[in-house]
Amino acid sequence: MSTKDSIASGYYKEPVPHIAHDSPFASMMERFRFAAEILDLDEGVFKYLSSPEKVVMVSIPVTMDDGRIEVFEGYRVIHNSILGPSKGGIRYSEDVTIDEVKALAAWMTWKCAVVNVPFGGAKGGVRVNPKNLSQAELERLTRRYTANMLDVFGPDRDIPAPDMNTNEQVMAWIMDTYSMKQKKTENAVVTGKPIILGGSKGRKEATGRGVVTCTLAALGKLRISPSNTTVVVQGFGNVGSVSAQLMYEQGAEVIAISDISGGYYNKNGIDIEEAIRYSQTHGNSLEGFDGAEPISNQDLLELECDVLIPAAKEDQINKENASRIKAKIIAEGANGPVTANADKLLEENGIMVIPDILANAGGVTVSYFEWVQDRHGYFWTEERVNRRLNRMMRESFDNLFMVSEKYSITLRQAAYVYAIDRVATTLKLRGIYA
Ligand SMILES: NC(=O)C1=CN([C@@H]2O[C@H](COP(=O)(O)OP(=O)(O)OC[C@H]3O[C@@H](n4cnc5c(N)ncnc54)[C@H](O)[C@@H]3O)[C@@H](O)[C@H]2O)C=CC1
Ligand SMILES: O=C(O)CCC(=O)C(=O)O
Repeated sequence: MSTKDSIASGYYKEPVPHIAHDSPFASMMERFRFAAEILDLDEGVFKYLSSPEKVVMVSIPVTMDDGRIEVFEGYRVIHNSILGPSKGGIRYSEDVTIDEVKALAAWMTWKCAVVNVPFGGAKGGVRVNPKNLSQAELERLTRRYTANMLDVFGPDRDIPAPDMNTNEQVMAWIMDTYSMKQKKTENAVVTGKPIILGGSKGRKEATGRGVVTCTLAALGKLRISPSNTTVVVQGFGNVGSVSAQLMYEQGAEVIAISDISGGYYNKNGIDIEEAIRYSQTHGNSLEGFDGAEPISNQDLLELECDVLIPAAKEDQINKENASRIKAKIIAEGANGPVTANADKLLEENGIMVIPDILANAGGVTVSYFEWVQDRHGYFWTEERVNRRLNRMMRESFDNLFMVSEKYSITLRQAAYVYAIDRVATTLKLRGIYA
């Protein structure tokens, strides 16, 4: 089919069956379709990349501390492994759904391609609120989820990492369970591990560090000095707190932060070191933090500021509130914080959006460094990790900025065009679809 015929036939526009409208997966597909059209992507390749390679759903029985058996549902979705072993975090959340995990897995494929990391894309999820579990119950849940995924995970197959509500300890249990079955230590099966178990220096801070590298590059393009910048951060976990801290260290005024307990606003700037100390000593929560006034999460997103960093969850900026966003730059620390139908409104208002698949790619970049170090059995200094991370993030930003200027498209569209071209070219060379 010729280019014109295929576009005219509208195959890019055909709705994907069984996908909820306005969901993270729908947003991902909308942007994928746009890039496919620009690239004149082969119809077969478009169809192939529209669906995950593998979807695994498991039931996870856990003996609770009181002797009852509870059963949780767990997922792992491999979107695509054409660029290399699949890679992506695991989130523990009561409302995680298979559609959400499918979107997150596809975003991992595009993200790895954007930063030229030789991995495919995957994501995992367990429907659980970890705050309702004791540490022992959490360990049993994690080990049983891992045992059910032994045929999926592997240092050459599929390599998990932390995401929302999972951390170094969870990664350590996954590594140990996998290693027991292999009868040898396999530390390269997960990344984001404790350093003593083969984790990489700098991985914990890597996602926030990458967000800030991109933000500084974007501020440079707008000729705004970081020390003249006001910043708002939604979400104060791994990504949000590190992004806030590093912007604060650049001399920026962080005027609002938030977490699940609510928002905190101080027009004169919040002492971020104090906020981090407070959260760490209050069960990772800002509840009761008195260095700022309370503000709703909705109002926080709509504050006048230079940089808005949504670093919590999907769909926070959508067609309802997009036209009220006043930031000059949105740096997407979270995956999918802006819906596809908000993209146009933000563009019309001249807001520069640094898309998730670029802005938060620092995490998977240092995960790649961790995997390389584990496989060599030779570990890098933090200075080396950070230097290489900054260089890769800066090169990726500059590269996408160039693509966006070349085609007169947004940075997000440029990121999809670049990533999908890279995956499709690899596919063509490997000839899998032939
Ligand atoms: N941890 C990592 O290396 C990476 C994480 N991400 C993405 O970044 C986002 C955050 O992940 P993490 O920081 O790892 O998770 P986390 O679990 O450490 O922190 C999440 C934060 O968001 C807050 N939050 C949750 N719901 C909220 C709401 N409705 N309003 C305001 N705050 C809310 C929580 O209270 C917490 O402060 C997720 O979208 C994740 O997929 C992306 C790339 C890598
Ligand atoms: O570090 C990784 O492997 C993946 C992190 C992740 O889940 C993400 O970038 O969304």
